[in-house]
Amino acid sequence: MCLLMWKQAVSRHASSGSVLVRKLDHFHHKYPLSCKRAIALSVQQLVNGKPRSKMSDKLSTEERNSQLNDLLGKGWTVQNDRDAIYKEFQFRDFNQAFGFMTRTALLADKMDHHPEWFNVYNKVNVTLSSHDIQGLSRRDIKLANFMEEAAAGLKK
Ligand SMILES: C[C@H](O)[C@H](O)[C@H]1CNC2=NC(N)=NC(=O)C2=N1
Repeated sequence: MCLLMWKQAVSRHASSGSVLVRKLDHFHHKYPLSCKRAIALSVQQLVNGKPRSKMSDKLSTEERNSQLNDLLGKGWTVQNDRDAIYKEFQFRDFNQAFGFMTRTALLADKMDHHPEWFNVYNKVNVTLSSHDIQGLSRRDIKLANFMEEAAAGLKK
């Protein structure tokens, strides 16, 4: 039954797996959940390709020259003793600093990628690095850019 559903799903939907699962949930209550999940994953992989492993997202030389340089222009520095970036953010008061940390923490946890940081009153000292590859990855760039936006959205 799974195979038949898979064939129908792949031929009908050029959408992502999760959208597909919602459609299947809606129309095919009688199909088992394991079947829907397997189909969704399979379609997702067909549409998007295999999910990239965390280990393979180390920054390439090109990415260092473009994306990392952008951040260096915004006050981030590369640390001397390890492949990590650092910045001190300063806010009006503790309320703003903690708001910034809260917003960042929600994304960090969603990404399963966490900053090393230290807060005293209105200052937040942030170090970003990817422990699993012992260096900078695209995850650090994404988190740093998010922090830039979050900080920019707060009145100094
Ligand atoms: C088990 C868990 O997925 C890992 O320990 C995650 C958690 N957060 C992380 N954060 C950072 N910065 N680097 C990591 O390699 C990392 N790994």
